[in-house]
Amino acid sequence: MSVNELNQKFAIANVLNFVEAAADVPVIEIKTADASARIALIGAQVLEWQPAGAEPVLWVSRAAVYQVGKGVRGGVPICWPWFGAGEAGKPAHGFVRTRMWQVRSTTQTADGVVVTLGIADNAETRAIWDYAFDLEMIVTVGKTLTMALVTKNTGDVPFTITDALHTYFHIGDIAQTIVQGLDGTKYLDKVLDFTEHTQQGDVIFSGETDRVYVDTKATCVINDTAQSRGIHIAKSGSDTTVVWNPWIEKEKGFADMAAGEYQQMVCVETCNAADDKITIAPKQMHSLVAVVSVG
Ligand SMILES: O=P(O)(O)OC[C@H]1O[C@@H](O)[C@H](O)[C@@H](O)[C@@H]1O
Repeated sequence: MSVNELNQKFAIANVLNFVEAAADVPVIEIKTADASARIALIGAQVLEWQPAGAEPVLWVSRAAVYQVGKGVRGGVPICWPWFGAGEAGKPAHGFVRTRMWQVRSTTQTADGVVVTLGIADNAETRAIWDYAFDLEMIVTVGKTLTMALVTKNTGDVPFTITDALHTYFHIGDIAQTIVQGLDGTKYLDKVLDFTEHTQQGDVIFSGETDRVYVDTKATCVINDTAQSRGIHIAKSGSDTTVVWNPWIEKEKGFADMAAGEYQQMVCVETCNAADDKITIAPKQMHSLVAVVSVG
């Protein structure tokens, strides 16, 4: 659908409309008294959420590329039906973050503006992952940001997934940032060959950090000291939290990150990953939910 057609069908006067981030890349723009937000139809990727009077909460690289077939560096990429590398020859973090999703509905409720985007299997997805599915991303933009990724098994056989709301947060200075909520939690350290460790105290950052915290349903708080705020991430349907910052050397390897940007971002990802796999029986569903607020 063109941006014009999308606006005719789904715009909400003075609240929600569609623009093009690049040729054939529609983005939803939302503005209410409570918050503003942007959501790309590629990947159903939330790019921005800014509560009224606050600094932007999500981070997107200045060098991000908006193109079907590529992931946008920042916001909330959706990793599905696997988190991480996946099988040889298959795309990292799955195949839905780089594809175009359909708009299913846009409404305004007491909690905020609710956008539902969807994607289902087709011949292309079957060639990569041979299952019938329907996936919805339900985003509620209000004083809080709620993101629900709902997986439905529409086929006749069970399937097993891992998944993530791979959220990039905007922070003032990584060296003054801590992540609370994971004290005592076991994690696999990707920087140290996936060895297992136990978090002692808060997570602090002084180099490349890439950790898969397991068996945790905890709410995390990013203490963004440089901007005098706490970003709270509550979750459900998730037993894994990933904390990631590429730091100096890894950042250089990303064409879609500008030099030094690692200092203003941290990923705290709401996931099911590693051994935390979700098996969904035919006609059943699973919801992965993250609720973000600023305090
Ligand atoms: O470059 P990508 O595929 O978007 O992945 C970014 C990062 O995503 C994180 O979730 C992983 O833990 C990292 O290992 C990875 O580098």
